[in-house]
Amino acid sequence: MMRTRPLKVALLGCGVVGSEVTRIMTTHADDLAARIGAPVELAGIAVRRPDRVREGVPAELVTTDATALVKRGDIDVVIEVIGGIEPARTLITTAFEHGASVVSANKALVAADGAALHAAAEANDADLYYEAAVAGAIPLVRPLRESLAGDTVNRVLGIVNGTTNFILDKMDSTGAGYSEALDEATALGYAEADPTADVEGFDAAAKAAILAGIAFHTRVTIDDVHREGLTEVTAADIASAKRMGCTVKLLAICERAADGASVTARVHPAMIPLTHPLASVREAYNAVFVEAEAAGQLMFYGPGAGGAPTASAVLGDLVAVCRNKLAGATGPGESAYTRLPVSPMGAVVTRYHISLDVADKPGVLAQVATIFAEHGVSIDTVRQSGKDGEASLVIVTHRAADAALSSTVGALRELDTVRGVASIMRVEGE
Ligand SMILES: NC(=O)C1=CN([C@@H]2O[C@H](COP(=O)(O)OP(=O)(O)OC[C@H]3O[C@@H](n4cnc5c(N)ncnc54)[C@H](O)[C@@H]3O)[C@@H](O)[C@H]2O)C=CC1
Ligand SMILES: N[C@@H](CC=O)C(=O)O
Ligand code: NA
Repeated sequence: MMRTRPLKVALLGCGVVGSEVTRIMTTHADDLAARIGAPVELAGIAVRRPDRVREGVPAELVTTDATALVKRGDIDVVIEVIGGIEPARTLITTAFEHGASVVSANKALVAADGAALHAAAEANDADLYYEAAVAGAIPLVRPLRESLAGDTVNRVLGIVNGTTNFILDKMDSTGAGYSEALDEATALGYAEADPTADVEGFDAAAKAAILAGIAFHTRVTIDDVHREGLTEVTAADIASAKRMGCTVKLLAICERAADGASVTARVHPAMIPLTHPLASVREAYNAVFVEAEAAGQLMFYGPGAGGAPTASAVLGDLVAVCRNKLAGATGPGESAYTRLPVSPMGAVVTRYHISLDVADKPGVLAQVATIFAEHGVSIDTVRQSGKDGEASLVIVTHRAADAALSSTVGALRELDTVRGVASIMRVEGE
């Protein structure tokens, strides 16, 4: 039976995501009410710039005082789509203290301080839901938290940043320049307020931390995630990947160690074969593989960024949280009982593509091969091309520990015959 008294919702932030949340809440009010079992009413919208024209946003609901809004006491659910650490963190905590549950899209905050936020929610018998924070519209947080809660997840690997995937795709398929592609991604609402978060890998690292924490039932913060962004990827890397039948993607990879006693989480550009399903993920789409003991391999795919797709995930959480409210219950909280340590990048084992500029004279190849052997890194393939006494060596290794590869490269740099290390890129997906 439908309850007539509405559930009251406060919206914090009315930018790319917030404006779409408002639109869907307004245009689909009847359906949302039917699915929840009570009407949901937008009771206030906190914005930073009140004079901005916002189509479809009732002017009487707009306020610049977000703190007063979350302190009202009659708000059932706060939707936080401001972004950043502060004031979002204080507003969310204050919302819990005043009886509201929270839906957030804020991966930066959850990855930095998720444990404290979950504790604050629990202390106040409230929900904290954040499906939109990871891979936009793609259901990933809820499947990991709920559907796979009875299985053992060993690996999560995928593309979790729409902006960088859009840039790489445009550079690869249309030959667009880096800045031009980034400007387009920003105009389409994919990039963060400061796109450095996207291109330097902070956004993907935040998502990797959240995924690793939920998948392995432990605590992982953004500081635990090894992070390399897109800015070091050169046109030569992309061309070299093409020659190998590969493409370059920015990947997030979270793994449980073979002995199950630790985990790793990393974000970096990697070469993947064109035959791998991730190679065909275009534009701002995301795709994530989850490998679980009983389930086997699952693939999640869909729009990873943009106002409407992200609002879809926010609205899904809103419906869930409202249903919990009506039932007088809360959904699953933080599950971090394993307390598995996060190992450093040096412990990660993978393959590498290394491009060296060397002197083109007898014995150089043997010298280079010896350095690899001395550090326990086995070579899979070598390609040499050169002229006028200089040569380029492209080496692909078998699987080796990252620490072993780093010391190999350190030793190679010491050789007089190695003029420079043009690029080092990990090779995944084989
Ligand atoms: N745009 C996207 O594709 C996605 C965004 N997200 C996350 O959603 C959140 C919002 O992102 P966007 O809407 O893209 O950003 P945005 O920059 O378009 O919107 C944020 C809005 O919050 C407002 N704001 C800032 N401080 C405020 C305050 N103290 N009080 C009231 N309003 C304030 C800003 O003026 C801005 O209009 C971020 O956490 C972002 O990481 C998550 C998934 C996808
Ligand atoms: N800036 C992010 C938005 C979604 O999380 C991205 O590009 O993926
Ligand atoms: Na999602």
